[in-house]
Amino acid sequence: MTIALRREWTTGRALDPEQLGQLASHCLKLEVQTYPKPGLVSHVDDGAHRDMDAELLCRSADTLAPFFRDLAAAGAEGGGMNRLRAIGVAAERAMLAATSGVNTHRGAIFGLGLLCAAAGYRNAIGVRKPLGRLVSERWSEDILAGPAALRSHGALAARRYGAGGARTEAAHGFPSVYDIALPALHEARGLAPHDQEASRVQTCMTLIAAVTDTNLLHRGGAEGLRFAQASAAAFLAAGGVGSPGWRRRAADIHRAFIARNLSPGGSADLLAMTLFVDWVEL
Ligand SMILES: CC(C)(COP(=O)(O)OP(=O)(O)OC[C@H]1O[C@@H](n2cnc3c(N)ncnc32)[C@H](O)[C@@H]1O)[C@@H](O)C(=O)NCCC(=O)NCCS
Ligand SMILES: Nc1ncnc2c1ncn2[C@@H]1O[C@H](COP(=O)(O)OP(=O)(O)OP(=O)(O)O)[C@@H](O)[C@H]1O
Repeated sequence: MTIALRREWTTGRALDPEQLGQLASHCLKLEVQTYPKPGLVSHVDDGAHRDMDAELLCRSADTLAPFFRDLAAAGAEGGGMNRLRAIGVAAERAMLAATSGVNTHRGAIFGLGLLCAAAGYRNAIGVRKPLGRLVSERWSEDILAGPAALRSHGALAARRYGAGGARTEAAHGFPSVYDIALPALHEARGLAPHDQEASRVQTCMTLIAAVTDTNLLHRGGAEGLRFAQASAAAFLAAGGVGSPGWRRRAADIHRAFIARNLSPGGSADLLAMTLFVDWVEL
């Protein structure tokens, strides 16, 4: 399918909550419009997923824009975690209603939602601190102390493998975005200056190689996570998107993930968050 993406974003100025909501939704669609991403849904195919496709993910992204806007507005008004959580829970409910119960963006609502709140707050108080630092300074204690689901896939992975998952990532100010993905995105733009999709593939592979993704643990256990990380690391070691034939090699890895039913949903979320942060902080 072809995904209609908005192009009118301007960088280097404070976006208002409405624009931040639209931008967050746009970044979710850009993530979908990236192929090959191992095991994940894209505009080309459904990866290792039987219950969702690009159209459903884009519908979900459209549904979420007003909730991201409300999170940005709540951040601008100095809202605490209880207020953010209420909006996040309402967003999850709207997502499930729009997708007939499919978890299209649960992790993304959480991470991008907190970054939207931080962006609203940052504009309101007029500082230029990184959004991740603001998330951790303002909300990390409440993120870690908040009510945790007993039976979610992330909670099971945390108990079985000691993985921190989405909460730990957010509480620490998104180190995977700032220390791993943003440098990879910027370097990749040098490797493939005229191919934005290639720079997103490189960023996604860099994240998969480094992140302890609870989706991979849930679907493939410790061996699945190890296989995924080693495959992505081998792609990067061979030159990533800077070497000829990279599309074929990335597509081979995509097929190997599908054969093992592996899907790195956490890395997909972090890719969308990286695109958002890159835009807002430029
Ligand atoms: C923290 C959340 C994600 C629930 O965590 P839990 O571990 O129980 O969830 P679950 O396993 O279902 O989802 C985790 C999702 O995070 C993503 N993820 C997986 N691993 C990682 C990782 N290492 N880093 C970042 N994201 C990851 C994946 O998309 C995964 O599907 C969240 O849904 C939540 O608590 N929501 C309540 C509302 C709230 O507090 N909102 C805050 C403001 S938006
Ligand atoms: N392009 C994408 N393809 C697949 N997952 C994605 C994509 N983008 C983001 N995700 C994230 O992956 C998560 C969904 O992953 P998945 O369907 O594997 O998990 P699940 O619903 O917990 O479990 P399962 O489907 O294995 O029963 C969502 O929370 C979403 O945020």
